[in-house]
Amino acid sequence: MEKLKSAISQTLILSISQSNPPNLHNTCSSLHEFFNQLPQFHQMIEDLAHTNTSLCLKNEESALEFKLKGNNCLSNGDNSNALRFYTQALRVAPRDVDVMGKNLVATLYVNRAAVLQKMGLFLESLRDCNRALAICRSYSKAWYRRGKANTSMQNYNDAVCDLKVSLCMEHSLSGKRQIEGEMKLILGQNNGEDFPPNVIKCKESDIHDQLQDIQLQCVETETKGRGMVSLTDIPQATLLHAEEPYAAIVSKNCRETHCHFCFNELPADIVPCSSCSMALYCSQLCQIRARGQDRQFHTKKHDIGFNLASDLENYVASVTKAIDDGVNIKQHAEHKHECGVNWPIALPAEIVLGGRVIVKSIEQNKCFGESSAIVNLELCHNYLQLDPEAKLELHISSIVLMKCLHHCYGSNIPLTGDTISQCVLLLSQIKVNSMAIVRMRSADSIGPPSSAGNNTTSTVEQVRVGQAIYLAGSLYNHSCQPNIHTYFLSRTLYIRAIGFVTAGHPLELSYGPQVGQWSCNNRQSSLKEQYAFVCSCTGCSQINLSDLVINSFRCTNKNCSGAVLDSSVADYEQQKINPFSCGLPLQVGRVQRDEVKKVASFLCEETGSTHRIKPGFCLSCGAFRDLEASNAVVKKAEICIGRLEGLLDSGEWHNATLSNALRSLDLLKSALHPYNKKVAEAEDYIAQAFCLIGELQRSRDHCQASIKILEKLYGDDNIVIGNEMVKLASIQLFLGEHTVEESRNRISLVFSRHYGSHVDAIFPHLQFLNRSV
Ligand SMILES: C[S@@+](CC[C@H](N)C(=O)[O-])C[C@H]1O[C@@H](n2cnc3c(N)ncnc32)[C@H](O)[C@@H]1O
Repeated sequence: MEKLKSAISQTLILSISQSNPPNLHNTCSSLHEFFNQLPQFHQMIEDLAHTNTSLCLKNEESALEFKLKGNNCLSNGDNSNALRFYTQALRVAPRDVDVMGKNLVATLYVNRAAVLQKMGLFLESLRDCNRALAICRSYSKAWYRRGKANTSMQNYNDAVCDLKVSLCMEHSLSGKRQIEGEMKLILGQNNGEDFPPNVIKCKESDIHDQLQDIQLQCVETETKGRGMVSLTDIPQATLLHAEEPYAAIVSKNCRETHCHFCFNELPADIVPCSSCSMALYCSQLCQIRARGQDRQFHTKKHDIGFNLASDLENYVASVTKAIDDGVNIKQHAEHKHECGVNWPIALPAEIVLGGRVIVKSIEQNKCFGESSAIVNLELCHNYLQLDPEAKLELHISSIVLMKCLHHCYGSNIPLTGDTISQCVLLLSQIKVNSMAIVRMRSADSIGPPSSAGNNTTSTVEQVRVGQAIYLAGSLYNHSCQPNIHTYFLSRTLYIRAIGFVTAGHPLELSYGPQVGQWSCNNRQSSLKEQYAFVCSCTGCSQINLSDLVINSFRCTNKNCSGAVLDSSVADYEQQKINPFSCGLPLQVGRVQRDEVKKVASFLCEETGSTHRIKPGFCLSCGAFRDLEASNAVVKKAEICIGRLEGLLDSGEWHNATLSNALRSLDLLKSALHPYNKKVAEAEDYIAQAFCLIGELQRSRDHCQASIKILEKLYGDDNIVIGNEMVKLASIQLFLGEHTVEESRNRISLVFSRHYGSHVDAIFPHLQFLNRSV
């Protein structure tokens, strides 16, 4: 890309930098014509779009090599590597290759089922057997392995049936003997009698949260374009929106760890794409949803060619019907066009997401018999606000993407100035409207063993697993103090009211930055950089406690709790004070007014003159603080705290580092305001360190100190406080303290406000907190 960019003339770069939506087709067409004359452009497209240069095609030879490695590991008892090699083999094995009279993929699934069985992963083993049977129903070994997995799960009836089917299909005498031996073992467990039918085998996830009948409306706002409001009052924690994505894609860093369709974590029995080696899925169902159904599945499986007794025939029919369920899914196969070419791996995820949107619209147009054109998603974009570099990047990416798609779809994707300019606008819509799909993960730091086991602090963190376009979800504006909360189960977006929202009040979620997380200037620049808009939410336009204290210094007057701001913060806070509001009370959130009075009483005075926030002077008593000297103290202390953070990451330990960090915490407290976020962070690192060395009481004290500050910054009911309380509760549990009950109640209050009855599905790993003291 860089080479292409450097070849473009300055005149063309200038006209692209001045381009706007109505004249985009001219600059797109000029750049396309220019690229068409460049041999390196054609070479690049050849590398990206032609299958003969593909790095992710199936390859029988590699599959056999991996299979051999897997077999060797299996016979040496190295199960985890055997599992890894069989999965690698499955990634590259072509679907239609037979080796020694057996389909290679089916054989690999059966081999992997054997490893999974040895690893105690019986359900996973059973699923691999089903996958082998979906390809070849008369595969005796697959029925045999299925029988073993069912035996281990105590599904004895099914196990006996599996083994009986296996016996009918087995040709070799030794094989028959092995199956009979296994059957005897099972029947011996019930004195030769049949087993009663199994009742419930698998517990389905139990989610009953209903969408409430709330009337929402899209309205035109004064400063933020369109936005969503409710026509009625909304009670706290109401679920008001659920939506499937128009298009979605897995994050690059999660390609090997998360399902490329539903974005859940990959299990041990990964299902690779049936026609390329790139995409991985958690199940056959997700694979089929993303890729479409392979015709081969329907051809081979009916020819069993064995005479089975009618009860066994019914059993085979019921098992294979269950395997087939969900196979005839009517859904656009979003990954199909990406199989076996390099561009989906090489281009950034949001460009590939753009490709998915274009292909979906082309397919839909075909269904409706319309002429092909790029869909207009009717989403907003900020093309005009983009800087020249971003406009140029969008031009180049659009031409490359359209050229790659044209390679696959021919005249359905015409390459003209018009279609390329539509692609540029689509990519700028994606930039502004796509949402990060996140999952909650628990990260545990484990300390030395105590009487109650290992000391563990459980922390909750977010992982960005995917990126998606939700058409209706895109109509919600951003606020740094949101009143609605978004989360995801599988690919579904859910939106819930955090607190009570009165009718007509805007419904706003956070695009990332929040009051309490960063100061106003940092939030503004992050939103500008990522979404190219200047935030006009209440958090950025009205005085709030958090923004006044998050980066502030303490007053030099010991009896004063006022905050001292440096110039970067003071400028932003000054902007919030409306210069025309002389004599009028400042707009301060009602709940926080008393708190603001404590740290900045001067701002709450109704003096009749414009307030001026002077950097270096206390906002309550006006005392001066030397910010240069204070900053030097803070920098020095931060180096020591940084060292402690590094040690926590590396897992190594030096007592001196913790003592230095404790001294640095005192230094920070002497210079910074008691609610400054740096103090909270230092308290948190020190709490983790004490937990690691088994000093749990001290760990608990520092954890509590950190939470107290965060409550001031975020507010008591913020989700961040819920996450921090998980840490505190895990320490209290290990200490056997009854105060854990209080923490548990707060966690449950905060989490149910944000996730309703989906809490257990979002945080399955937090069940341990319910343990009794
Ligand atoms: C996902 S869209 C939201 C819907 C959009 N307002 C519309 O008309 O389609 C994001 C865009 O809305 C506007 N927007 C959202 N939140 C805003 C805020 N807090 N301040 C200013 N503009 C905002 C910005 O133009 C931003 O690029």
